[in-house]
Formats: sequence, C-alpha cells, structure tokens
Amino acid sequence: MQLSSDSALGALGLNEAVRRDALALGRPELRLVRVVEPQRSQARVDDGEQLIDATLYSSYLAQLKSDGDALAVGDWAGLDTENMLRLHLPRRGLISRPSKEGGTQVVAAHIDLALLVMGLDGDWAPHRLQRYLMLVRRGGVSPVVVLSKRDQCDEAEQRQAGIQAMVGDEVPVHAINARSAEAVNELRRYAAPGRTLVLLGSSGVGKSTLTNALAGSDQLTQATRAYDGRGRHTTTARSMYRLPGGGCLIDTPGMRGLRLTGAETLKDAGFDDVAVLAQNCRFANCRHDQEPGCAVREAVGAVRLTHYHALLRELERTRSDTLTGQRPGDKHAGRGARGRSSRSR
Ligand SMILES: Nc1nc2c(ncn2[C@@H]2O[C@H](COP(=O)(O)OP(=O)(O)OP(=O)(O)O)[C@@H](O)[C@H]2O)c(=O)[nH]1
Ligand SMILES: [Zn+2]
Repeated sequence: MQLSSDSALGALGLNEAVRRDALALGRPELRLVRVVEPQRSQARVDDGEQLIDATLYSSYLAQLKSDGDALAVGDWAGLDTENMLRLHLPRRGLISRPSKEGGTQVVAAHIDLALLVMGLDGDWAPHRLQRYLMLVRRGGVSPVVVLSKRDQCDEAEQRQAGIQAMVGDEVPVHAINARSAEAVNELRRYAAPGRTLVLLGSSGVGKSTLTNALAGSDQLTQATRAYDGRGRHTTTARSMYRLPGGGCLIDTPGMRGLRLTGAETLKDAGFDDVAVLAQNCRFANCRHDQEPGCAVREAVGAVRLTHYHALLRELERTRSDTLTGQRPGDKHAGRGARGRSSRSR
C-alpha cells in the first residue's frame, strides 16, 4: 500500500503496528486512508493531507454485508485511484457492542485509549462505569476515567477516591470541570502522535465540550457542516478530530442502553485479584458473601466487594439471557439518554 508521509499519517493516529500491516499487505495500487465518517456504502476518509468522499467498492460492500460487518470510524482502509474503498486492515483496539441482530457492532476501530466520562451530577452511576471498563478492556483499549462537572458536586474528592478504589491503581481517574482550561491541560497529556483517543459516556456528560476544548472548535463546526451540508448531525454520526499535539480523538454519540455481550469477564472489570485471593477461601465454591474463612472479604474493601457482587450478578444474568435468546440487559438499559439529533454544535 502507498502511505503518505509519516508525520501526516502520525497526526491521524497511525502507529507502528498498523503501518506494518499496511506494508505487509502488498497492494501497491491502494492508498492508506483513515475512515472519518462511515455511511452505508460511502465514507469520508482522510489520507493525511485531505478529506476524500469515497465509495465502497461493490464486492467489498457485499463482503462486509455477508459478514454482518460494516466500516467503522477509525478504520484504516485501502483506497484505489477511483476513490473506491477496497478493504480495511485488521482491527486493533476495538470498541464494539452487541447489535440488535445478535451479532457485534463495531463502534470505533484502532483505538488506543478510551476516556470514560461520567458526570459527578445526576449521571453518577459507578456500576455503569464498570460496564464501560469491561467493554473497552475487552477490546484491548486502555481506559482513563474522567469525572466531569466537578463544579456541580460538593463531594467530588470523596467520590473520586471511591472510584479510584473501585477501578484500581492502574486506571487514572480525573475529576474535572470540562468547561475550564485546566481540564484541557490535565487531559492533553493523553494525546500523542500515533495515538487515537475516544470519548465514551452518557449523553450530556461533556464529551462535546471536551472535544471542543481539546481539538479546537473550528474543526468541529467544519466537520459538522461537512457531514451533510446543512450543519446537522444525524443520530448515527460519529466523528474523528485531529488533536493539536498529534494523534486524534473520536467523539461517539452517548452509547444509549449499553449492553454487555456476556463474553466479558471479571478480569476485564479489574477484579483479577479476587480470583487469586479466592484460592485462600476456606470453601472452594465460596461466593465471598457470608461464608466463614473468606479470604476475599478479608482483603477487599466493602464498597468494592459490593461492586464485585453486582457485576457478577449482571454477568450471570446476561449470559443466561443470551442463552434463552433474550436481548441481554433489556431490563437494565442505560438511563437518562437524550436524543442526539436535536443537538447543535
Ligand atoms: N458546569 C459544568 N457544565 C458542564 C461540564 N461539562 C459539560 N457541561 C455542560 O453540559 C452540557 C452538555 O455537555 P456536552 O458536551 O454537550 O455533553 P455530551 O456528552 O457531548 O452530550 P451528547 O452529545 O448528547 O452525547 C453543556 O451545556 C455543557 O456546557 C462541567 O464539567 N461542568
Ligand atoms: Zn471467599
């Protein structure tokens, strides 16, 4: 494949692994591009120098359809000289979720780091945050927790400490006011050439505000206008923005009713230590509940253990729903989502 200059593609988030995949493919007639706005049979792509409106080649489109797959924002793809997309590269760092048809829908591809945004206001739901953690870890993406609306909460520090205890020390937790300059300075450190960030969180938590601040507002209005010519975003629109420090940021619509697939594990949620500790419980089938001689209850804090049990129940329920053909999590779909179509940005 042909690659435009390293610095141009680095600014788009190209990393060494993808570069190697592209070169290993051969196909000198194709140019490496990144998908910015996918649609059914068309996509807006970036080659590092300009945005191009491309069409999916018919046999490639047919292949995607028969695989129950689709091009996703963040995909690296091969563009021919007629501006036809012929293929996409193997995906690394995936954000995906169960689709209505029972398969998996890729929300964003080639993601290095996910900023999981939760509001310290009415959006507060640590349990939901754990679902997001599992979802991103499952896809091989590193999580960072961002607690927004710090200015709207009197006990921000205690809550931040509680979340830090819940997620463990490897996951950074920030409490910020997304509308302040200081927030941007705190989060800017995660941007780097060759790196792709994604913002995930419910509607209204401040994802657009952060995107705006990190990427610069000019880009936002431009991209919005570019999308359908009337400056309007549809509910399925997802967008990719370049960051001033290099790399790029993907802003996804609030993932309404985020569901588990049942394939997630407690390890994905950062509970690896429980399995290790459990080897020292007196009973081999200890549920770490009321049993005497429970090594887990002894070592794991009460709050974190409550989260552990809640998550375990949800995973079990999801797996049995999946087996009985119910859509997982129907009864427990995400709350508080607003429509995205009415937004203006
Ligand atoms: N006070 C305060 N307001 C905030 C903060 N973050 C966001 N807001 C406000 O909350 C509202 C919603 O913010 P958005 O950035 O549009 O939220 P979003 O996550 O992009 O929402 P969707 O696009 O619907 O997914 C806006 O009026 C923001 O100005 C914050 O940290 N503090
Ligand atoms: Zn136990």
